[in-house]
Amino acid sequence: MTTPLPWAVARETAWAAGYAARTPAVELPFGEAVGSALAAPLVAVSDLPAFPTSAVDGWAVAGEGPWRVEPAQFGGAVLAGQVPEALKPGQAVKIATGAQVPEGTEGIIRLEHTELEDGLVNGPAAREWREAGEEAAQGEELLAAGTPISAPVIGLAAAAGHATLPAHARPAVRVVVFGDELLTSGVSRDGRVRDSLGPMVPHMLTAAGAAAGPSIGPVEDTLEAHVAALREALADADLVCTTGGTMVGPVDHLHAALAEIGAEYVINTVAVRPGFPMLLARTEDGKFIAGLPGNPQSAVIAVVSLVAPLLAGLRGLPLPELGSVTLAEDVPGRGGFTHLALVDRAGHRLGHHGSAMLRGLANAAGFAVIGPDSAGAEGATVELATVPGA
Ligand SMILES: Nc1nc2c(c(=O)[nH]1)N[C@H]1C(S)=C(S)[C@@H](COP(=O)(O)OP(=O)(O)OC[C@H]3O[C@@H](n4cnc5c(N)ncnc54)[C@H](O)[C@@H]3O)O[C@H]1N2
Ligand code: MOO
Repeated sequence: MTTPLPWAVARETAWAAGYAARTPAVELPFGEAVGSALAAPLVAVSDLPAFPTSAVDGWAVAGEGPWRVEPAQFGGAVLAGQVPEALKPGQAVKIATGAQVPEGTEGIIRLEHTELEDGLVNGPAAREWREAGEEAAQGEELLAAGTPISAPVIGLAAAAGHATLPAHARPAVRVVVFGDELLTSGVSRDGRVRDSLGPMVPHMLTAAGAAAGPSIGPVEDTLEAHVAALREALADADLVCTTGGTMVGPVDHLHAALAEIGAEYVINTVAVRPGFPMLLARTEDGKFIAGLPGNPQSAVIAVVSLVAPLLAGLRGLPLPELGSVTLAEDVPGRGGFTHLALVDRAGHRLGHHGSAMLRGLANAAGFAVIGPDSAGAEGATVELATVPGA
């Protein structure tokens, strides 16, 4: 067996492999670009605002006051969405917030500060408008390449005149579930257990930025069936996540199946508990296979440790940042391995945290990261690895 890779190194290695293979940058509609990173700088297509825009409901005035109301000339008022005539000295016209300010305007009086008598308006006039180009000049860079495309970025892009964004598409992902003992309905019985990974993992991968199809399997525990299922999944996916069969048990065929299809290891086991038999491999044509251990919590740890960083890289994003949590109790280490320990927001360990269990995970804020050859002391602040989709 190869030497397990330190956990922090494994995260970075998975991310770097994804980043080097990131999906080609293409113009994507906003809904498909969100969650990726800008593949080119975002520039303003026009000045922002494109024209001087009233910031208030009021009266636009020119020259010395009091000012003469000119309803006829302006059709009653200057509203948003119109191009108004120029204002002459001595004139006043009602103007709405967001309306283009007439040329010649020297001030705007807020409605609530206006005195109106005998067709004349009076009050404090001020430059209550946003100048053209105040937020950005046409052609100006608004955001650098590499910026994560969030909801506010999409709002800014739309305001700046864009309909699409240059970004990296969601990688297509399929989950392949190995195991003769698995049931897809009913209750666990007669030595057989319900498949919990097939229904769960695609949601995590979607939350981590993938386009996940339905899971394939459970696949029969033979080498031929494993190879056939891998080939089927690879046909329409950039990344295949398998579950189970990562060890060397009598029916663990993943390693042999990888050899059979000519895949090479990027990572083969990670020094983390639970979850150490996880792996990442690459096919000759550059597709990825992530091997998630069969124990359900260990499979989730492999998603957190390898698959989420890989997906971030494939979408052109930086390595996902770890959060932090202050431990409310001592948490033991796991010797030379990193210990990923389920904790709640308050830093308490959760019960039911065995690697075969999901009960603790379903209540958790994430995994407290207890580094190798160390222990987590009550009151210490440590890194927190969160679960996509949790
Ligand atoms: N001799 C050793 N045996 C094991 C070791 C070891 O170091 N030496 N490590 C254990 C660890 S740690 C893990 S993790 C597992 C990894 O096993 P596999 O990836 O080969 O997974 P399986 O053997 O197929 O299954 C393990 C376990 O998980 C259940 N399982 C599998 N798939 C699902 C699913 N989709 N839904 C629910 N439960 C699932 C399966 O029934 C087994 O109970 O190896 C240990 N053994
Ligand atoms: O590493 Mo296993 O994944 O402890 O359950």
